[in-house]
Amino acid sequence: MSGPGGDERTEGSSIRELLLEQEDTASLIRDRTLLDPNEVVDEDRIVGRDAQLESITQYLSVVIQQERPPNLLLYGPSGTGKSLIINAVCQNIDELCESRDIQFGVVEMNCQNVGTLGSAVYELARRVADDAGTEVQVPEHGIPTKKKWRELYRLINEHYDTIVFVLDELDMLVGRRDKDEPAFSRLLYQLSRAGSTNEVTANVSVTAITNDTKMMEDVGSRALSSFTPEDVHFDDYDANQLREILRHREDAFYEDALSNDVIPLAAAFAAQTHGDARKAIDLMRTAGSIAERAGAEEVEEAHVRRAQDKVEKNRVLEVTRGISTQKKLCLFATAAVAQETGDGAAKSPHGYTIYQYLTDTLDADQYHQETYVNKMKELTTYSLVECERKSQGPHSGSYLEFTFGEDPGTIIETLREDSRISDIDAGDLRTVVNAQLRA
Ligand SMILES: Nc1ncnc2c1ncn2[C@@H]1O[C@H](COP(=O)(O)OP(=O)(O)OP(=O)(O)O)[C@@H](O)[C@H]1O
Repeated sequence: MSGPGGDERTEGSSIRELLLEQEDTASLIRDRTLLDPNEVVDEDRIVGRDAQLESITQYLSVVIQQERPPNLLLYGPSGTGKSLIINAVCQNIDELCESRDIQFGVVEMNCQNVGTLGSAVYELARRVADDAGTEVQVPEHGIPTKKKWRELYRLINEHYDTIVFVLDELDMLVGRRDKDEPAFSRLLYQLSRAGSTNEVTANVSVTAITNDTKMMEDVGSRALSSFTPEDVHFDDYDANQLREILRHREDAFYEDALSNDVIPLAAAFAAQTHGDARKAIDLMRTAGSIAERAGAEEVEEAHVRRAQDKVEKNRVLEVTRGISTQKKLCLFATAAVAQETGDGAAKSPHGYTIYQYLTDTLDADQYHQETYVNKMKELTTYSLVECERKSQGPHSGSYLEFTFGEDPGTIIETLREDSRISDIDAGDLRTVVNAQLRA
């Protein structure tokens, strides 16, 4: 039997012995919570976000005077500290409120897996009830959304003076396609006007978090006039900032357990994918675990390189596991082009030609170029690939350029795990792509 590190299980050893053996090898990482992306770390470990910390603190400070705080819109790429900063500020406010007997609550929800407006409202009610230590008094299914709203308002009125809803990845709450207005826009409308109607007596504030800078363009006019958030922008981190963030968590490892090049290399890898601190921290943790399993005395550069392969592959797997075969084919075709261009970028007409080649070879349905482009655009929300419109010159129209943050080779390798796609011959594909690029 092969262990997670690929080690052979010693013949005859019991599970208990194996567990104890694992404990013995866990000798490099001292405090795993410091390498857990969901942990809100202490303030003194937060690096390079002074401006955002200051503005959010100022905006929300009115809670202590029992006034309604403004709505906020935090936007920027993933892993740039949006959740960390809002949580750190809210934690401090919460402590102050407790000492002043103000009933303050923060209710977070990630909207990625919430299907409709009705489920979003129910989920918020459930979380509010949880936070207040009580229960929702309406059923989850079979009642109109209006009744769920009423229950949410009841819970808020009974338990809070001020409540802040933190809605992460809000733009993912699209809801039913037959509605003119996306579900997140309707949710924003209702939540942000709740405070100004008689239905809610508490101060309600909404913090929307998104990676999509264009989200506000899809917010309907009704919602726009009641939501009016204060914007706080989160830029990418550069390699220097990522290095500092990692240095402030060095004590997650035992003394002398990290060789000198580990932090700079993990920071450099993460800086390549739009400066994502989550990825930098993930790389440190994974490199540490790989080194522990190998029985190494310290984490070294080679462990970070292996971690980089693993983390990239996991990320691609996470995104590609849930997407349709057609989307996989679009992504596969575009990655195959980007791999050959050498700069990680592919032009949409090239990608589409390769998509046609793939669908012909596999005898799969073939969509028009517009659908291919739309499917690729949808994939940009996962930040695997970015898309930019480019002009070919004054008379030749424009095309979209897709750029991969990760190595396109990793995407290709991962997608090949799909049994249909694995039938594509790598040599033939490369020849077709290169012929296309030369044409
Ligand atoms: N400035 C920082 N200092 C220290 N740690 C940071 C900083 N920014 C981010 N991190 C860490 O990086 C990880 C990701 O951060 P966070 O969850 O706040 O990102 P995000 O911008 O909300 O991402 P997403 O949009 O994907 O939700 C967390 O572990 C967080 O603690």
